[in-house]
Amino acid sequence: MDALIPRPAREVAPGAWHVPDWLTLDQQRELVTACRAWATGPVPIRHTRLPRGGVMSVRTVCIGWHWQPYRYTRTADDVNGRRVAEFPDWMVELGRRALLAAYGDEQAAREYTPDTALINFYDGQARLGMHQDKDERSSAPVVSLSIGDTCVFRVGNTETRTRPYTDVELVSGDLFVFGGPSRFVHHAVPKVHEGTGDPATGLASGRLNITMRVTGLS
Ligand SMILES: O=C(O)CCC(=O)C(=O)O
Ligand SMILES: [Fe+2]
Repeated sequence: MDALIPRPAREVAPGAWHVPDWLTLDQQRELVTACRAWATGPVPIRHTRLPRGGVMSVRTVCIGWHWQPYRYTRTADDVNGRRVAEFPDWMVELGRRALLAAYGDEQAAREYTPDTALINFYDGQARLGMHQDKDERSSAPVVSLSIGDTCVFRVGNTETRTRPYTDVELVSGDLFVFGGPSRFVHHAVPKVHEGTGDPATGLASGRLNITMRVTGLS
């Protein structure tokens, strides 16, 4: 993105904040390194299989809890049966700082304790259809970090999978938080602009997205 054009933080919908350029290049590099390690195991990154036989075009690896349509478990029974990697304390801290950056509410940030992250990798024509994140038993916000290729992130409404929606460009380093009245909005990634990422992040191509959540499970 052209550094000369400022992209101010913006509340796209009530409780849904886009904070551009939130991660430094060093932080992006560190996240890429961590995600690359998680992608190899204990549960390798894979295309999630859907109950009706389809497969998702994105590849996903989870930490803390394993997500498969449509529940969370500690072990990845649809992959290799192994327990997923621990959700590290440094990522809890990162999630808290993200919440503070989005909402400016110190108490909410202190109390935010994400316990799972879905790490999505988009390459080629990968995209993500309209859906809600609703397998969590908590209405705590979702923190989303983007690295690599720029994408179109579609922020819809809580009622339908259709309009009204707002399309936001998520660029490498951007933070997006959806909570409060927007916690259960439908959202999607209809387009990734291939080749727009900076290889200095450590990602030679494609787009990496990390969503931290609170499962509400124990
Ligand atoms: O890739 C993104 O920006 C969104 C990912 C997402 O919505 C999800 O993993 O549920
Ligand atoms: Fe989602």
